[in-house]
Order: sequence, then structure tokens, then C-alpha cells
Amino acid sequence: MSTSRLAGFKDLSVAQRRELVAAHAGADALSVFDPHSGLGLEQADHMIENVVGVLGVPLGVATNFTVNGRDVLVPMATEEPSVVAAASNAARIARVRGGFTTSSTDPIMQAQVQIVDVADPEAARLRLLEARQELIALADQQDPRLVEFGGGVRDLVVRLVDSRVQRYVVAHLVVDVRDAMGANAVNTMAEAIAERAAQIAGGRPLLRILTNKADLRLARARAVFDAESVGGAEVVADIVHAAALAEADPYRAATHNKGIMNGITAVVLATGNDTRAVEAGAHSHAIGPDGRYTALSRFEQDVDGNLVGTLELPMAVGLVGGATKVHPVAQRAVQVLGVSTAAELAEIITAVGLAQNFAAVRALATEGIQRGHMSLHARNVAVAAGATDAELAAVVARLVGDKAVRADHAEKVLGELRAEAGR
Ligand SMILES: CC(C)(COP(=O)([O-])OP(=O)([O-])OC[C@H]1O[C@@H](n2cnc3c(N)ncnc32)[C@H](O)[C@@H]1OP(=O)([O-])[O-])[C@@H](O)C(=O)NCCC(=O)NCCSC(=O)C[C@@](C)(O)CC(=O)[O-]
Ligand SMILES: NC(=O)C1=CN([C@@H]2O[C@H](COP(=O)(O)OP(=O)(O)OC[C@H]3O[C@@H](n4cnc5c(N)ncnc54)[C@H](O)[C@@H]3O)[C@@H](O)[C@H]2O)C=CC1
Repeated sequence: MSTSRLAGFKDLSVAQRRELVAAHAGADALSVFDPHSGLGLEQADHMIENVVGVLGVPLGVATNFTVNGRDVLVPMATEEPSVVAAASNAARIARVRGGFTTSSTDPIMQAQVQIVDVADPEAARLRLLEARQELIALADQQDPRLVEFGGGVRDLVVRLVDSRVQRYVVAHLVVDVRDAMGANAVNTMAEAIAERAAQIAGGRPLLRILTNKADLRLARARAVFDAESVGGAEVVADIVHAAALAEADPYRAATHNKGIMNGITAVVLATGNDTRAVEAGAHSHAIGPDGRYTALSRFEQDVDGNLVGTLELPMAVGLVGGATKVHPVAQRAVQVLGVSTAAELAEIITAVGLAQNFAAVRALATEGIQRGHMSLHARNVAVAAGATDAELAAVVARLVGDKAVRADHAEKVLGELRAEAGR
């Protein structure tokens, strides 16, 4: 089934949405998305330690995404109102000009081996490089499955890092991890070569761990947002101004990048991937060549006057290993996305990050964030004030109408409605 635009998806009931998503994923029913049949206590107890329960996070589906010409429904797990709506809204505008175009590097992760107390670091560096083949072979022996799947060590790089204590020799194993996120895989390799590497360097092995600055594993997304659909030439120009401030000013960049991560983290979480690893990679990548923290995305006006958005960042996500293969909901989310490689997943996640960023910045450059975001957040405020299902719509309408989406006002409105009903 083509998802085409799926206009009006938001107006369907939860049951109707599930039917549509199930049909799209080629599944009979999405029973596993049911809160009572998702992650069980027993499975949870195998995943982490000292388990006492399972936390439910809303799982939504962003619509309207076209990525490299393919319509995609995007599962997003988030507690924040308006994130799924914003992504769908941006994707609706992007598809006017063909949607998102993506690409990525090979899935290369790196592990570091720190060697301390080396008398001659410069010479140690060359001794390690002379032993490159031996060390690579030793590392590859640790993971025959990965090698079988076409992955394995691609290079050995040696850096000298001057710290306030001493000059460290730091060997990097550069590993193609194929469809894995790869942390466990490269950590095993780093631990296996550490003793031998330190012996060759003439020092003592200390840290043996991957780096989350996965700057050899980049995913990229690009989209042209049609000027008219964006709101006209002035809005395009103002979005470029907004993005330029984020590039120039770390205070704005942090919020701009948070908007990107609203989308990225939601898909990373929905697919059972490691949100902290992706966030660490993103923020380390937000440091520009001049050492300043800056925006991860760029927005420009093209020759036709349309807005072009681009995003490039490390994206260490996998389809095997970690929770991706264990969590039943994550597996179903991957099925809905219709991806079969980690690279495809990484690219879709990056497209969602760009969409999310565009939606937020467009709102900020026009009417402001409050109308769209707060009208959706009003439901949370009303429920927190004690509104029942039957009272919810009336309370939300009053909060939005009064432009006062606040707890005290919700309590006041609720009191008034109940007094009227009691009369
Ligand atoms: C909220 C909208 C989308 C409303 O925007 P709108 O123009 O009022 O929406 P609309 O009713 O015309 O609908 C347009 C499309 O948006 C989607 N849409 C619209 N409403 C819904 C809904 N209820 N449920 C699901 N989807 C929805 C849906 O795809 C819909 O198409 P349709 O289905 O009608 O054919 C818009 O104002 C928007 O994109 N705002 C940005 C919101 C945002 O970024 N939220 C993130 C939280 S704020 C934050 O944390 C980050 C920030 C902002 O600080 C980052 C930064 O500073 O850069
Ligand atoms: N700093 C960090 O980010 C750290 C993260 N982690 C955790 O590590 C986990 C991910 O580690 P992984 O090595 O991905 O998991 P993993 O070790 O469970 O799975 C990867 C293994 O799967 C096998 N495999 C089977 N099919 C494959 C294919 N098609 N492509 C690649 N490998 C295939 C390979 O032997 C590979 O080594 C996550 O849970 C993450 O939270 C662990 C330590 C540190």
C-alpha cells in the first residue's frame, strides 16, 4: 500500500490508524503496539538490571514522508506534544518538491586504545603502524560473524594526544560494523588488541572503548521546501535569517539542535537504538572547525527562490544487537519503516531530524511556537488539572481560545464547566 499523503490521518481513531499502519507494514494486526502486549516484564528483566516495571511512552507515526522517492511511515516514540505533528507537517511541505534525498558513508565506527607511560611516543606511533596488519588480524579474529557479513577492521590509525598529565599514544581501530550499532563489537576488538598494542608501543594499556564521536559514520538528508508552500519569499528569507543566527550563536544553536533531536531521538528510541550514543555523536559534531558550538543543519535559498535544508551528522544506529532485536515494539517499528539495512535506517532518521528542524524554525520565523505547540500541549495541561475524557475537548478549546494554556487557568475553567454542568 502506498502511504501517499495520508491526509487526515490525525482525525482517525487510534484503532483506524493502527489498521492503516498494519496494512502498510504488511502485518495482519499491530497487536504488539498494544500497551498490554508490548514489552513484558520478563523481557524487560532480561534487558536491564533491578527491573520493577516498564515505562510506557506514546508511540506515534509521522505521515507524508517521501525519502529517496519511497513513501515511509515513521514510528516516533516521544512524550512531547506537537513533535509528530510538526514532522508530518514538514514532510507534507517537502513532498511538494519530491521529499527528502539522503545518503551516508559506510557504517564505520572507531574504538580507542589509550597507552600510557610511553617513553618515545613518536617512535611508538610508527612501531604500531608497522604492526598494522598483525593488529588488524587480531581484532578481526574476535568477530568472525561481522567479517562474514562483509564488515571488519578497515584501518589502524595512531594519534598522539597531549594532555595536562602526559602525551598519550591513542590507537584507533577503524571498523566497518555493517548493520550493527557496533559498540559491543568494537569494544571487544579494542580489549583484544590492547595488551599487544601496548607491548609494541612500550607502554601500559588503559582505556579500551569506542568513541561516540562517530564522524566516519555520517548520514545526510537534503530537501527543497517549495517557497509558496513555505509561506512565500519573505518567510523563506526569515527562515534563512533564523538558521544563520543558529550558525553564529551557541545560545540559539543549542535550541535549534534540540529541535533536530526532537525528531531524531524519537525514531532512535522507537527502533530500540541507543539515544545517548546518537545524541553524543550529534553534539560532538556540532563543534565547527573554529572550535565553536554551532547549528547542525543549514538553510539556504536556491536559484528558484525555494528553501533548501541540509543536515549531516553521525548516526550510529543498528538493526542487530542491543535492544533492537529484543524489544518487540522496536522490531515492529523497523517493520513499519520497511528498512533492511542500518544505513537506510540512519538516513530516514536524519530526514526526520531535518523535517523536525524545518517545522520548528518555520513556526518560529512566522507565528511563533506557542500557537501550534501549545494548542497540542493544552491536552496535557487539561488532564493534569483533572479533566476527564468527557471534559477534555471543552477545556482544551477554552485554554486555546483564551490564549492561556496554563495549569491555574485549566483548574479555573474546569471549575466553571463543572459548576455550569451542576446547575
Ligand atoms: C503544530 C503544527 C504542525 C500545526 O500546524 P498547522 O499549520 O496549524 O497544521 P494544519 O492543521 O494545517 O495541518 C497541517 C499538517 O500538519 C500535520 N498536523 C497538524 N496537526 C496535527 C495533529 N494534531 N496531529 C497530527 N498531525 C498534525 C498534519 O500532517 C497536517 O496535514 P493533514 O493531516 O491535515 O493533511 C505547526 O504549528 C508546527 O509544525 N509547529 C512546530 C511545532 C514544534 O516544532 N514542536 C516541537 C516542540 S517545540 C521544541 O521543543 C523545539 C524548539 C521549537 O524550541 C526548537 C527550536 O527552537 O528550533
Ligand atoms: N559508548 C557507547 O555508545 C556504548 C554502547 N553500548 C551498547 O552497545 C550496543 C550495541 O552494540 P553492537 O555491537 O551493535 O551489538 P551486539 O554485539 O549485540 O551485535 C553486534 C554483533 O552482531 C553480529 N552480527 C550479525 N549480523 C550482523 C550484521 N548484518 N551486521 C553487523 N553485525 C552483525 C556481529 O557479530 C556483531 O558484532 C547497544 O546496546 C549500546 O547501547 C555498549 C557500550 C558502550
